[in-house]
Amino acid sequence: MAGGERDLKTLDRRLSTISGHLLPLAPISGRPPPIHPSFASSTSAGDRYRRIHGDVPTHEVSWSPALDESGKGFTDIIYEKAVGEGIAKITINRPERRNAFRPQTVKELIRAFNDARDDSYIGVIILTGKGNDAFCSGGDQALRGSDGYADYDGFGRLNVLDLQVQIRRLPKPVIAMVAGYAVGGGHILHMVCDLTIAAENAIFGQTGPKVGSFDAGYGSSIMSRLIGPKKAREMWFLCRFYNASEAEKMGLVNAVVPLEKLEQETVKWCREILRNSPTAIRVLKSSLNAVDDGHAGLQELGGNATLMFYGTDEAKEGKTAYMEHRKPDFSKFSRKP
Ligand SMILES: CC(C)(COP(=O)(O)OP(=O)(O)OC[C@H]1O[C@@H](n2cnc3c(N)ncnc32)[C@H](O)[C@@H]1OP(=O)(O)O)[C@@H](O)C(=O)NCCC(=O)NCCSC(=O)CCC(=O)c1ccccc1C(=O)O
Repeated sequence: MAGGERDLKTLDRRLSTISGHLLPLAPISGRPPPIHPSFASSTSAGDRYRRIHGDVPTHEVSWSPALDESGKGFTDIIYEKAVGEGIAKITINRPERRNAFRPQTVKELIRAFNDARDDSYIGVIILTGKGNDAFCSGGDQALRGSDGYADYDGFGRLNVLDLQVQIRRLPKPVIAMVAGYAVGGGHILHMVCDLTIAAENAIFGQTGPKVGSFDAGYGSSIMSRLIGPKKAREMWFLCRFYNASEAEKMGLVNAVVPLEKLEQETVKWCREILRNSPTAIRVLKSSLNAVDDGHAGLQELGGNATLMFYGTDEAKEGKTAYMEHRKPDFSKFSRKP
């Protein structure tokens, strides 16, 4: 091949690679038509990844009821796993209270998240609310006492804070799938999730100062990181509600889709994540949190380093030598630059 021809082919290949990362301006024959940004696929146009992997499947998901190791059922949530796919779905099931949570709800959420974490087949977890009216309206105000929220045992609790920490540290992506209201403590739950897909009817806001409450923890710090300190002050001080498109502009949500497409689109995002390296996703979640999470963030990231190190011959040599009562021979392992 002549030098000029080779150069032209190289240029053509590079241009098509670059164009694969851009939304096309107009339909190009033989290529997919432009896609609305909310539905944009990461594998746009005809790049190599798309040629090899094809489109992200959009077939209907089939959910099967799930239990945790206790075998006990759930009253306040619905816990399901997708048949044949690594997706778990946890649904707050108190639609008559706009999916407000009580201590029992939170206990069940914690059990389900623990199970999804421990199930090595599960790679992504969806958190949502039953029905189209609300994702979650926060703590159940009818059960609020002077020491937190109390239900069956009469003890006041703020156990939703444990749930927030659990979601933050869970080494798998958690996606909030929001239809209707995500307000008060419900708004904080969606912010703690790694991604949020919102239906067009979604409404976001804090109500704490209206009802004599506030979240001075993640509910303030994560919000400030997400939307910036001024907007976070606005959201907390004024307690206004924001619609889905305002929330998208503020950086509170990743995508807004028609209500009837909410689950289909959320599952598509899950499937797209599930195509990727689970270890890369795991380490990225902890590294994206690490700088904000101080010692806890470093511990999570450091735990991932140890986890990966245990799989190496170098680490195995140390353990084997100990078990065989001999000196380890680390001389064969290079000290990399
Ligand atoms: C969500 C609304 C805006 C929906 O309005 P609308 O569609 O008109 O429905 P309603 O008729 O108002 O509601 C239907 C029905 O549901 C009941 N309900 C709704 N939300 C709650 C709730 N949070 N608690 C109890 N009950 C609720 C409502 O009373 C109706 O029932 P009826 O029998 O017909 O009366 C609107 O409902 C609304 O504004 N809801 C209240 C939102 C709110 O203020 N939430 C509490 C915020 S405070 C909080 O969540 C703290 C939580 C917490 O535990 C915490 C504590 C400390 C630190 C951190 C946290 C944390 O992060 O969570």
